[in-house]
Amino acid sequence: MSNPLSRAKFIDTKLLGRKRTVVEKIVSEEEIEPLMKELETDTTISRDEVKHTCQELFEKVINKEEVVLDRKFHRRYLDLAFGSTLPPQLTALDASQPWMLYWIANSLKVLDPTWLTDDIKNAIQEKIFKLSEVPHQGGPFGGGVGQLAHMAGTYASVNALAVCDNISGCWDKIDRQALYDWLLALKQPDGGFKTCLEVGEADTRGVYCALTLASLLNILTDELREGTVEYLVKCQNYEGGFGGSPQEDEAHGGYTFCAVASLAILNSLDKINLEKLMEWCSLRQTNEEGGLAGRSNKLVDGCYSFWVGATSAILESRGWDSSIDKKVLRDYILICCQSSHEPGLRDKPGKHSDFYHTMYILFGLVITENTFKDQGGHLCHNIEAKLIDSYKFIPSDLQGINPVYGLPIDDTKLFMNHFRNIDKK
Ligand SMILES: CC(C)=CCC/C(C)=C/CC/C(C)=C/COP(=O)(O)OP(=O)(O)O
Ligand SMILES: [Zn+2]
Repeated sequence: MSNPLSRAKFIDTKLLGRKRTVVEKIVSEEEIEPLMKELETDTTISRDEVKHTCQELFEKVINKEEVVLDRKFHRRYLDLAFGSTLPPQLTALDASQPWMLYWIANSLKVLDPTWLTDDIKNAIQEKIFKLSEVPHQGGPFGGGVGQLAHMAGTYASVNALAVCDNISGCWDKIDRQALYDWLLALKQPDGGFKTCLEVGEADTRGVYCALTLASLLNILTDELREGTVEYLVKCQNYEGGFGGSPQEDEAHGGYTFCAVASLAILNSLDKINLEKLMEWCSLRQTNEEGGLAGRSNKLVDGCYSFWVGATSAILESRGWDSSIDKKVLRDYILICCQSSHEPGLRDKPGKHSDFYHTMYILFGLVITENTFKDQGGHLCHNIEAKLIDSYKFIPSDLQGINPVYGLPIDDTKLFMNHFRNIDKK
């Protein structure tokens, strides 16, 4: 038998150490293109176009710190809605009439509270009460006159009334008992909520609408809360975000917001995997455009500045760091969602502005310019926003917003306190 040490010299150290030489090679576009083609889909093609257009817009800007929100220009777009007949393509929003009122009134309020005039507030409240189904008069509300009462229509109606400062005593015309009975009827054995009686689907949107309505109107009871935290916890999936329903869905910005805001109202954010959620939020921001997408491998869209941005702001209000780069998102909003040719705000370059995107992007913009802190107290009514001074920008001079309720801070407090004070008497 030979000495082990003398055998050692025959051992191939290259094999043991896997010390293979690194081959460096510059790959030409022609060589890589077929590989990329294999992975190409309609979405990757559109994404490339968006990246390219955003890049062009960024290159035109000399100093990003000087870009501003053209507040008066956007007001023109919002005022137009009340002053003239809407174009025929908006008939698609026939079942979203309270939503339009909420988007427009809320946008005006966040831009400048005086821009939502008493005349407009009165017209809004008159219209909203026409949306309540006979025999009810004070809600629940449908999406249009004579339409079935619906969770989303009722959420939008009550939120639209919330920014109307109790004009003509409209807050007292809301039938809280009828709303409470209706919410209980929509409650599901698994803790979720259906969106309307008989035919409605159940997902985190139903939960969010039910919980915001009940907490705003001071009718949130243990009976309404029962099983809902467990329902929501099951909606967080392996990605870290939330799907619409328990254990089924792909994580999506809209459903994630609904779940996280609901958990904040239920004071149960500690029941979910917060680190995975923050990672998921952070991954929604793209490097090139700086905007947020709603789910993996999809395109940026300005409205996720709220759905994902507010999710991050809610966590921030409870002491966590921001999951998104606010400065970069602000650049996307002001440079890519705003156009000097068309008032209002848009999803992305190449799209037209609309009321939905105008409101959610304005709210997203507030998120990028502020830090959030929940000062404690009743439910989530006491979240404060503080202007950031650590990066340079010209502030957009917008009202602070409550990221849980999607309403200006002052309106949230006034509305919630109104009902709490009545109930204290
Ligand atoms: C209060 C309430 C009812 C909230 C609703 C929250 C919610 C579900 C928002 C999502 C809205 C949205 C942009 C969907 C687009 O999905 P898509 O598949 O067309 O777009 P994507 O490609 O960006 O995912
Ligand atoms: Zn959108």
